Amino acid sequence: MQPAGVAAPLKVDIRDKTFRSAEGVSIVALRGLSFQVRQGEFACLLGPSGCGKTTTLRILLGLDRQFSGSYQLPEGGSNRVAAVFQEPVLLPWRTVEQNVRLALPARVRDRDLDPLFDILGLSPMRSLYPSELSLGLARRAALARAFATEPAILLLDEPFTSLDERTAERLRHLLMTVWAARPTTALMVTHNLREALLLADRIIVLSPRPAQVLGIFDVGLSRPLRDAPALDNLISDFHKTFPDAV
Ligand SMILES: Nc1ncnc2c1ncn2[C@@H]1O[C@H](COP(=O)(O)OP(=O)(O)OP(=O)(O)O)[C@@H](O)[C@H]1O
Repeated sequence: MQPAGVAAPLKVDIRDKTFRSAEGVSIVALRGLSFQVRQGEFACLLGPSGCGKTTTLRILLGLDRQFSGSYQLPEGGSNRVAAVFQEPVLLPWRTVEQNVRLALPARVRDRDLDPLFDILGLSPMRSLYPSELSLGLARRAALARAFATEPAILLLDEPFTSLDERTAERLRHLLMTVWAARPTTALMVTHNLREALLLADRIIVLSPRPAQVLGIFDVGLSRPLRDAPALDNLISDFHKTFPDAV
């Protein structure tokens, strides 16, 4: 039971998630994975490739119910969970604006989206179709769709992979701008330490598979101060704290 006025955090306590192949081979993806994300916090799940990060997000999205343990999503918002995946998954026969509006509950579908499109630099692209967008613009449209729903929690799965570094960096800054304007509890999966240090309040550091929490790295530096030299220092602090991590 939460005290009145205190919003519930995201609570994750997955005891076991095992995949079984048709040949009967077992792959233990998660074992004893336990962490929390505070309300309004931007957290990153950082771990090596194949450790079970996407599996964790799929469980939180309700896409995989074959696990033991439990989780509790934060309350509130017009839509409890929004997700941004590696692939933007836009409907090809709908414009950018229609893609965003279709994600909204019917009663708020005509909501004013001008500020959101503006902040993401998408205003001139509202009537374009996904096939007319670069990958970077399609990712921006996916971010617009996620934030438009004003979710109680935003889950992001490596949303900047397969972009050139310049585009990825621009999108990271756009994500931070839109998140600062609409603070949302967010959990982002990444195996990119620098990206996690740039974006997160706290980093949940995972072991190799089966994923368990090795520890929490509190970034503790306000975002405007996270320039290149500061990030280099943070990377070195991180490696001192977690010499065996990513
Ligand atoms: N449907 C499945 N059937 C069998 N094994 C699976 C399945 N999905 C994932 N796995 C295995 O579970 C483990 C965790 O996979 P997952 O995709 O969660 O890792 P990840 O940390 O997100 O990796 P990456 O950073 O490379 O995306 C891997 O060994 C993967 O091969």
